[in-house]
Amino acid sequence: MVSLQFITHQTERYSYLESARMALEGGCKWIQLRMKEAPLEEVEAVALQLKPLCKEHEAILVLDDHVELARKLEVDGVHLGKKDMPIDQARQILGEAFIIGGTANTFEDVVQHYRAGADYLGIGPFRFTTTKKNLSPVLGLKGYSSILSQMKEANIEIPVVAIGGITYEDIPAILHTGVNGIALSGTILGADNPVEETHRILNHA
Ligand SMILES: Cc1ncc(COP(=O)(O)OP(=O)(O)O)c(N)n1
Ligand SMILES: Cc1ncsc1CCOP(=O)(O)O
Ligand SMILES: [Mg+2]
Repeated sequence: MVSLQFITHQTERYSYLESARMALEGGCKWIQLRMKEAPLEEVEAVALQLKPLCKEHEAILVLDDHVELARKLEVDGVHLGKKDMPIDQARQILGEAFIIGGTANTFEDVVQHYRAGADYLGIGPFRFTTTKKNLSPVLGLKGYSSILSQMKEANIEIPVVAIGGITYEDIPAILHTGVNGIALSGTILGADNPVEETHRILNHA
């Protein structure tokens, strides 16, 4: 089964919570609650509803950006980018029991997050996507191959998920570069049936 992290997004059709619920119903075991620009109280309200849902589906729940809220709500972890709290500082607050993911766009980012004690890396973007503003340069397959071979040479072992504009058709080639999993949002939420699309992606041959 493909290792899949679903990233929530609000669309004209679905709320953040509905988006996560559909991914869970499709079998996804790893949800990132990402509510860009939403006030903290709103993130907290959705997280409080999502936490028991994830538990019911035996899925991991990580929050995008919000370290203190992750600690307060005792979710499973956080995902942090370059403009967020540094990973070593988040580790001091959260301790070892929480999962901390970091965003990397270059091998240098990988080294920095690895040394800071990240548990996994979201490397991207694979291609252009409208789900995130101010995107870093797209990596394409060559970008992943290059970063992963540099990681191998440097003996850096840490799980990697690819992210950014990924669709069902991209999955075999992306996994072939050596990444461990994928993080998706738009391709699931844009499908006619997001529950079935999640299931189809997870069971990709
Ligand atoms: C799995 C994963 N990878 C990368 C990101 C991007 O995080 P960040 O750079 O902090 O950007 P925002 O998501 O906060 O806009 C991610 N969220 N998840
Ligand atoms: C959060 C994030 N970080 C880099 S690309 C991206 C968005 C991923 O969503 P999509 O799968 O819709 O491109
Ligand atoms: Mg962030």
